[in-house]
Amino acid sequence: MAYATANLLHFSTPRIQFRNPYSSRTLKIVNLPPPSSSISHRQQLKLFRPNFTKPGRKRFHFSTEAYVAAPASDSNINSESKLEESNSSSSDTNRSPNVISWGLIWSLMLRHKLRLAISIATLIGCTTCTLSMPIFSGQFFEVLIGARPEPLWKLLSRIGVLYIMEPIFTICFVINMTTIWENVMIALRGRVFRRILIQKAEFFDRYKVGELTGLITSDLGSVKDVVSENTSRDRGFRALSEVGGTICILFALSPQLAPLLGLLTLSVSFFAAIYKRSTIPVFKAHGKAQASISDCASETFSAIRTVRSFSGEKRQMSMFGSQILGYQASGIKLGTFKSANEAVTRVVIYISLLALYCLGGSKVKAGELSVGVMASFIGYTFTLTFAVQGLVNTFGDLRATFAAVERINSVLSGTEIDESLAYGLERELHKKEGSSGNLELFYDNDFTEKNVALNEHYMSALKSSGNGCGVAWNGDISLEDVHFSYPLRPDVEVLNGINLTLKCGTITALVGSSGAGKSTIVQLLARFYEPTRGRITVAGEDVRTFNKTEWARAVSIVNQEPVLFSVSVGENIAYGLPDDDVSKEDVIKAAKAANAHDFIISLPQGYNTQVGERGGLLSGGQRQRIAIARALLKDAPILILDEATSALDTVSERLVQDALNLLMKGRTTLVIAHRLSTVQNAHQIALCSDGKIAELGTHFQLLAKKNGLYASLVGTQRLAFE
Ligand SMILES: Nc1ncnc2c1ncn2[C@@H]1O[C@H](COP(=O)(O)OP(=O)(O)OP(=O)(O)O)[C@@H](O)[C@H]1O
Repeated sequence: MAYATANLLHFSTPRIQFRNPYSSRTLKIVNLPPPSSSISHRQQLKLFRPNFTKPGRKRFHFSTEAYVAAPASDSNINSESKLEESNSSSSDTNRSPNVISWGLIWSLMLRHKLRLAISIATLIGCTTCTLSMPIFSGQFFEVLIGARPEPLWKLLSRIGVLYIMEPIFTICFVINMTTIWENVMIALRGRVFRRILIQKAEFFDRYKVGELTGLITSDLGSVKDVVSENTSRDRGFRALSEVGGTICILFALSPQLAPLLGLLTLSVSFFAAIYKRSTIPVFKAHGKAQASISDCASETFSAIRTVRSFSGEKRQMSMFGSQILGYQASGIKLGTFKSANEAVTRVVIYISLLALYCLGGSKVKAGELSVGVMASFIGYTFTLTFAVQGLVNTFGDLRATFAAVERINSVLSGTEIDESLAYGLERELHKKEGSSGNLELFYDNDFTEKNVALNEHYMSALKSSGNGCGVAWNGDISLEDVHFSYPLRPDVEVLNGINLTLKCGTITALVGSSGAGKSTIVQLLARFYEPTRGRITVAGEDVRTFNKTEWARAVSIVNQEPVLFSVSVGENIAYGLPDDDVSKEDVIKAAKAANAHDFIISLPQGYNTQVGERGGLLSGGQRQRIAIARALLKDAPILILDEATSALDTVSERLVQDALNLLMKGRTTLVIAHRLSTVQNAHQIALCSDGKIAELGTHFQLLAKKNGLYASLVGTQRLAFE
């Protein structure tokens, strides 16, 4: 683990302004003072921590990078704060730009100029072959009736060449278009995933997991389909070029008959346009109904034990039933619209064909038109018929794609990006440049190319305030007059003026009744949210001067329900350092320190045993110890234990408590516990009530307070125990 020591930090303190390329908001960083330069305390503390080396061996390395989502908020920061946010713009201008735009898609396509050129050339080639066929059909009839003095074999050999060239051009066109589009899609998927990752925490409060995964799977899926389903004959660009080419040829062959077919095309387009307008809401409703099905299913399966324990299967079935009925209804509505359009298109085309037979036939009879041209006309009518129908289908696909892009943009542009996380991540990605091909998919080229100067400006401002981890090893953490309301409930002030100092290397316990705001304080310390007023400092530095990826390294959280990934035990422990190649020895060392090694080696595949979804194949105590091993490996200076042992039985609790005692050594620790017996030995106990720290002191100091809240809580718990 690399640490930047505080005395190596360089501090430039001018007032700096920068613009966030994702929003029009202007941010200012002002007067950044230097943090403490001492490193001696941290060096002492290192003696108590397991020494995890960082060898190059690649044992438990995640191929996909994952990041702690630690979003910021649009906080109003008090006048003493070093970081000011000047948000002069209206709320509308704070919206982040569309994640997918047609300009972006075009620029992504332009990265494949050669393939594009080949696609255009082969499209012209296959369209020319297709459009030449009716002319040759006409000539064929003229040769047969002797109206054309040309040997039949010569004509047939030219037709043969057309028949060979057309599939060759088609193959080249389809292969190149598919390759280009797959490349565009991978870039879009990377951008959408990245944009979701860097949203603020309230975004994840607002949207359900199913809705977000739906953006990446079904919505981006229909963007993909618009090309992959439209490269065949009579669809997409081929249909478009055939319609255009056919109309030109018809006018060249017979200016009298051509307007009839023009009318036909116009009629079809008119009906297609009406169809397009009327079905946009139907498409949207269908997409929404699909998302709620997957939402309902994933919620049911992820809470299967709760469902079972309440015999909730019938209720879940009824909920799922109503979702699929809704989906079925919208699907039928959609199908009705589609079929009505098909029928209308066909009727319009048949009427036009009939008119052509009558008019063209009479002209041939009157000697104004040759049989060959009439035969060609009939051929072109069919070409046009299929091409126009194909175009209508393509319009349908395009409409679904527009709806999908609109849905993606409306979800991802309506909210604000967590700037601090976004910049930190950008920096990390570029540090990792070259080390992993996968990460290149997530580079934001707009960001790096157009905004590189501003971006660097911002980053240098952040860098000047130092390394969050290094500073946190040496300094106290202070919450100074912290006020906070959750963004989704701005009217309810959960914290109103919290003042609390967590002394470096000591244990602070946070107790209080349910709903008092304890977990909210944890969320602020982890910077999942930022205070709406007041500030949190480390060694006197406002934590907002560290980018969030940096800050995430400084804080470890072990809570009651640790989340494990559905990979092996070893990989879960190695996730403590997700960006590093962690050796198996280090993983084992961490597991031993967390009292987890013995149970891990008794598992069927030891460290390679899969833990199941969210660690469901392990017991609560085992999951807890793996989480502790992961935190030990992370080796962060700030440790938060949020009811870490409350769900365990006595034996597990002892094992976990021993591991926690080791983990807490030398770290600035905040322990939240309802069972007051577990926090008696803390260096200080803070009692949180109504969003404030009502009492602060050691266990005995607080007990000694007459009519004290802590003393009465202890009394109540003792009574409950007796
Ligand atoms: N994401 C959220 N959005 C809106 N309100 C929230 C959110 N999370 C918590 N709250 C509200 O904030 C208040 C404080 O909650 P918090 O979880 O901090 O309490 P707590 O002291 O940790 O309670 P407990 O001991 O029961 O865990 C509660 O009224 C809760 O309803």
